[in-house]
Parts: sequence; structure tokens; C-alpha cells
Amino acid sequence: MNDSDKRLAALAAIAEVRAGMIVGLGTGSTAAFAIAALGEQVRAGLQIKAVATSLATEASAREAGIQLIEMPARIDLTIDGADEIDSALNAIKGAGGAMLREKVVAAASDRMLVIADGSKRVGAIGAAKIPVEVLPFAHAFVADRLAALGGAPVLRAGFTSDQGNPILDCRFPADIDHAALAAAIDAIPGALGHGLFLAEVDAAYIATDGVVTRLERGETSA
Ligand SMILES: O=C[C@H](O)[C@H](O)[C@H](O)COP(=O)(O)O
Repeated sequence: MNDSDKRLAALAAIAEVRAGMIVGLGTGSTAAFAIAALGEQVRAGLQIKAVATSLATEASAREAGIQLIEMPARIDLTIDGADEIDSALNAIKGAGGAMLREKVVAAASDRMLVIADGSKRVGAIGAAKIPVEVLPFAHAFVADRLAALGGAPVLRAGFTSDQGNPILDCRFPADIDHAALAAAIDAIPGALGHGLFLAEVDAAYIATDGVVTRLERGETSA
């Protein structure tokens, strides 16, 4: 992981932010660079409103002087990190446990950008753990269903989400059909959200050794 590349990716993405937009702010160390840079622009006069995907992001945005609003029905542009992303813009998110709110924000967004350093880019997603946020009441049941899907769920020790829920980190076989897997997890009562983002990401800015590459959904190269 490379902070200078994270920052470069973040700067490239925030160039898409326009005055008057409602902006979704992601969670994690890469999104933090976008929040800091947007804060600088806000202090220089840029007028935006923002929605935070986590309590940590809310605190950072507030500190940066960015105006925060409650989750609206529609967001113009969201900028968020990822744990893995492939060339088809499939992503795994949630190492920081924020994927449930991140999924809501991404789904509400006209456009969602992933920002990452090159370590996150993979040929095909699947090596990273896929986190599943669980209703506490349903924990044993959901764990059993995830195990039956091949996920070998492990409770994230000493952690609850911003919603106060436990997270089960799952390692599925790398060659699993992720679309079918996402649908299967979505269908488990008590599984509140998971880290597979298969349709949400519109574009990614990925920086490697100081060079930013933009991947756009529907384009083979950019
Ligand atoms: O729950 C955390 C989020 O999905 C993050 O966006 C993701 O884990 C990437 O975080 P980072 O930029 O710190 O690697």
C-alpha cells in the first residue's frame, strides 16, 4: 500500500466533483485523502453537500469543513476505496466494516468512483475476505448458511459496525460465481449487507508508481 498513490488516485477522482453536487464520501485510508482534498477545495469556496458512509468519515468530513447532510434519496457522485477491484469494476469492500452504508450510498449514486493504489487491482476479485454484516439475533443461523455456501465465516473479533452489528469475514473459493454468491447472501434472512460490489462501480482511478489509470465501465481501456 502506498499513501502517495492513494492520494494521487483521490485527487484524480475529486476532479469530477462540481459545485452544487451532493457527494458520497467513502470510508478508509484512501477515501480519507479525497475528504482532505475536498475540504481544501471547500475552504477555497467550492459549494457541495456530502453524505458520510461511516461515523469515522463523518468526523473527518466535519473536521475538513465539509457540510454534511442526512442520507438523501439520490446522490450525484460517490468516491470510495476498495479492498480489491478488477478490470470489469467488480470490487470487494468492507475491510473497515463500512460496506453496508457504503452499499446504500453507492446504490443511491448517479456515479460511483473507486479510488485505490495499485495493490488493490487484481485480475479477478476473490482472494480478499468478503465481510457480511449480520443481525445479532440471527448470527448463528447466518453463519451456518454462509458456511453452507463455502464461506468459512469467522466472526470479526472485538468489532461491531457503526450500526452495532457483528461482521462475519468469509473466504469463499476464489473461482466462485460472484454474481450467484451475492444473490445467495442477499437472500439469507438476517444477513444485512456484504462487501461484494458487482454493479455499483462506474469508474475507478487506480494509481501505481505515480501514474493514475482510469477504468470506466463499458470501456476496455482508458
Ligand atoms: O469498510 C471499509 C471500506 O470498504 C474501505 O473503503 C475499504 O476497506 C478500503 O479501505 P482502504 O482505502 O483503507 O484500503
